[in-house]
Amino acid sequence: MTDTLVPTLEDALQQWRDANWIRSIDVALVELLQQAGEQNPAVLLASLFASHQVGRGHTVLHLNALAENPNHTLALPPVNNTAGDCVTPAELLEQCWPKAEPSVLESTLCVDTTGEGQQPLVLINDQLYLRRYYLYERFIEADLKQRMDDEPVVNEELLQQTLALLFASSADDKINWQRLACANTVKHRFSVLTGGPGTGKTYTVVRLLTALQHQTLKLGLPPLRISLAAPTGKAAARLRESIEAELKSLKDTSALASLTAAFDAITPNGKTLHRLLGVMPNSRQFKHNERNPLRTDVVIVDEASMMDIEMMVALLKATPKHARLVLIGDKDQLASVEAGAVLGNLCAGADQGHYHPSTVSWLERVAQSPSLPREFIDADGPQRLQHVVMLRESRRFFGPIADLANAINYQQQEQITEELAKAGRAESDYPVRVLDIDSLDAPEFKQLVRDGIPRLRRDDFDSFDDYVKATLDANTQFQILTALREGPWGMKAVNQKVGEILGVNANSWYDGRPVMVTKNDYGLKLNNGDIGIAFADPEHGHLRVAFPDDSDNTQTGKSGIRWVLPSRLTHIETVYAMTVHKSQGSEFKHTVMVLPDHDTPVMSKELLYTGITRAKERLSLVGNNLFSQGGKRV
Ligand SMILES: Nc1ncnc2c1ncn2[C@@H]1O[C@H](COP(=O)(O)OP(=O)(O)OP(=O)(O)O)[C@@H](O)[C@H]1O
Repeated sequence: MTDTLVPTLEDALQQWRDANWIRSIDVALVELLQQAGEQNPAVLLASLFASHQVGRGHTVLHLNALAENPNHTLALPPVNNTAGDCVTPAELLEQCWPKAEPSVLESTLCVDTTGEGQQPLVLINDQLYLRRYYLYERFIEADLKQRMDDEPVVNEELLQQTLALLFASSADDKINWQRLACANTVKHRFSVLTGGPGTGKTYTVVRLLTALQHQTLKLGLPPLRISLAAPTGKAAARLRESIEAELKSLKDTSALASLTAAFDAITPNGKTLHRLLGVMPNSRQFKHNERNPLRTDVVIVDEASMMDIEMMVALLKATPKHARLVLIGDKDQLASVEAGAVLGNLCAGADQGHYHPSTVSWLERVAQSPSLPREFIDADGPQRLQHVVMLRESRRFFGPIADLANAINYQQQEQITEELAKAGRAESDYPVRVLDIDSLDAPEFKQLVRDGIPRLRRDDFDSFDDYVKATLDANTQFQILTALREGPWGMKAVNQKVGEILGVNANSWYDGRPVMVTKNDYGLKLNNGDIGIAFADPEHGHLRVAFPDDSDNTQTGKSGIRWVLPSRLTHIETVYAMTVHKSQGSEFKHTVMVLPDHDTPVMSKELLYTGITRAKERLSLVGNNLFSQGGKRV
């Protein structure tokens, strides 16, 4: 923008819309307010920015942050801006609403400062909401309060005995957080179980379900109806598989024979949240809601960090008030791309416990636990944290990848630098590798791709189906993740480059093309995030796309493959690379993270932590100048 031009809201709306800086829906909101008679540029600008923030996953616009650093708060101009010389938010604010003072919005047509009105915008202190999101937040607060206040009756003596059977007693004075979590979750109608990778969330949930069923069966009541769900199909399938495996190992333990009836009353039946709540075609509503609640007694939602605020509202409306609702997830992972960091907000402060003395004494007594250290006790701790337990010890995720992930999560700069330096010095079999390269044309990247992408030979398998299943399986061994979609280090560019390296056009159909579904398709029974691979039919050469079929089981004789014609797949993209957001809920043996060559607000610690924790055995960090500023880029 040149100094001689005075930016106007109209200029900005047009430029920003054309440049894809904002969404059409953001512009539509401003136009709607104008049609309703709102002329105050501050209000129009505020509504535009509040709507823009929703598009970025934030339910609220903090006006103080906006005043302090408008461009950073709104992440505009965007990274890899190709739109040239647009007006910036800072320039426009200077013109229309200097300092973005909240007081300017008070007593205007479209802004409600009480939360009780009808206006489209709600201003509480410096927090500006679109009314819908304000109402969602208030609904969740009130609904959870009701669930938290209403404690179920628990046979404490029986629970004490069950916990003693299901969990090892604490050696030395070590706190067994899993045991405490199980006790705490039985005690409450609403609870949250959070922890990093491999901290035993599923291990604990299976024992929780056992304890609940045991309590119920001992009273002579019918077993509890259990609903297991997750935001994506893949996460739901993984939950079901892990529960099945854990349950099997419990059933095989002779010392637990007294709990057999409780084990038998647990049916692993993981579904996507959409399927659990019942999708209605062309509607944001679900079949199950407050008028038609789920017929269930226990609802477990795994990977809850991916759940947005609208889904949380739908879940609460559909979950009967008598039921136990348990959210499970890693609070430090990225929040949903849609608005609202539900799990993160519920768990804020969970690292420090903040347990009331009454919570602590109940837990210590029932879980027969050594005393909790004083730093976890806080008489003034918020009520929600009495319902949260954080698992703190990983059973499977350790070594250099975990050390780097934890250093990033806790922002330990020296440790990050040290971990990267170790990786830089290490031999090639070290689990973390850094490829500090200027461009994706670097030979090291080509080699990484050639070595990593599995290539199975049809001739090595007895049948075509076996070959397809093995290829689908091998496809989860190596995955490239990107921070961004666009730009030279973004998902699209990386997919194209990998295609070039493999000698294919990654945007067309060919034998071996891996694709990810980007929108739920209920007709085809495919979920957003499902991954398939195109195969040439051995008989007539036509391409068909194979997806793993979760309903596979040897008793029903299904092949374990769902075949779909490419022409029926309308929302897909090639998936040699996917964004870190899309990778949530999945793990890969070798994870490659391609990082942009400059700092961007997108490169949050949550994004890095989420990407790195997808790596099961190997992690390769790829980018330009990764060591600059003493490793701060990572
Ligand atoms: N207390 C324990 N004693 C022995 N093994 C355990 C214990 N807790 C967890 N495990 C084992 O550690 C592994 C990881 O546990 P689990 O899958 O429950 O973790 P998670 O937190 O659900 O992992 P993810 O991050 O993959 O969701 C499993 O093999 C589980 O059986």
